[in-house]
Amino acid sequence: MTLTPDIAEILARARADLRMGVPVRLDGAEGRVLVLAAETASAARLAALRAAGPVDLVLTARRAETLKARAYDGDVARVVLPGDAGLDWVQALADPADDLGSPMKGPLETRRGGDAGLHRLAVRLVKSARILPAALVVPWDGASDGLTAVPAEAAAVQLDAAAVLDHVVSARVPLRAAEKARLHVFRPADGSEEHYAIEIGRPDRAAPVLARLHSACFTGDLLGSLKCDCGPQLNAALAQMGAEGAGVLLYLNQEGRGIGLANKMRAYALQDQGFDTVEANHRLGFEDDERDFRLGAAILRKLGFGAVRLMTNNPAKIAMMEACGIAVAERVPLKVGHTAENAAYLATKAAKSGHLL
Ligand SMILES: Nc1nc2c(ncn2[C@@H]2O[C@H](COP(=O)(O)OP(=O)(O)OP(=O)(O)O)[C@@H](O)[C@H]2O)c(=O)[nH]1
Ligand SMILES: [Zn+2]
Repeated sequence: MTLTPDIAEILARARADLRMGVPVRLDGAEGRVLVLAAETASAARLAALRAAGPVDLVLTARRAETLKARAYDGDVARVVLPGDAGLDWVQALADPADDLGSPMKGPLETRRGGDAGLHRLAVRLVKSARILPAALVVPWDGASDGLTAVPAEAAAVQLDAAAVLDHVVSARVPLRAAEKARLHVFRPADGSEEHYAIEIGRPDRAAPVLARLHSACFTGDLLGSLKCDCGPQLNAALAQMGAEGAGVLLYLNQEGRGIGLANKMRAYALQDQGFDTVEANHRLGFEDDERDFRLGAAILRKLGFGAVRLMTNNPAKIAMMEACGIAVAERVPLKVGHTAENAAYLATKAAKSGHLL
């Protein structure tokens, strides 16, 4: 019936459960499993999970590589939980913070063969909750006990789907950089964070608009962190739009290239141990860049823009806009905010992520 939650709503509930340390159930064609996020698991819940059957700690292949565990399942690895492993062991495998302090975690036994579909889905779901991408998984044929039950096949499709966005409200916000400015708020139907568009002037919809896709950076945008160039880029983009009298800046809530602020701070802690920005993401179990730029394209389209003069140094953003049907008529370089503190970070982005310096 129509009052029943749909798959996007079920997934939003599941994410909230996992962030709070509550298990969720995945219902696949071949069977059912219980999933508990490694980061938020309590000792009591881990014990209850163990009582249900053999528990696997599912890690991304990125994390497994750091731990020297064999990943037989492509992008994930199912690590067998040893009989004496407690919460400390689980968290040490999930969280790289102490990798250097206590490097010997192994040898780790990983499963090979059998179907890892639900395990892969479990990690994707935990990752989408923006906590550490590591999941405790156990086969389960008991009652649901009030747990959120997620139909696996529909969930996999939904996790791949582009966000559906609702325009919520627009209002005038005069800015230092441009008096004629409006802020538009967009809300994803999947319950995730809202995103904003700042429209400067009244850009011609028939011509390429000066545009910036800015990803949230709490440390750079608000605190004036010297570790990145985000704050100066944000201000310079608005200033140029103000000077030209027209433009659109999307403020996408994809903090930390899509891994969330807590994980970005974990990455910063690893950078203080000597790893670069890409290595830090990998050690945490993430890809270099977990952002979904279909979001930006969808917002531009909703505002009536089909072509942009894109302010960026990141060729991947251009390629992704083009792939999403937004024509990039021109790349407008945005080189500001270089400091001694962020020189190595920007050099890594140039060397490993193809940024144009
Ligand atoms: N994971 C991670 N994220 C970071 C780090 N430093 C900055 N960020 C995030 O990186 C993103 C930077 O976004 P952008 O400036 O839009 O992206 P960009 O890919 O560098 O491209 P352009 O600035 O357009 O050239 C923000 O979400 C920051 O929070 C880091 O060391 N690790
Ligand atoms: Zn930043």
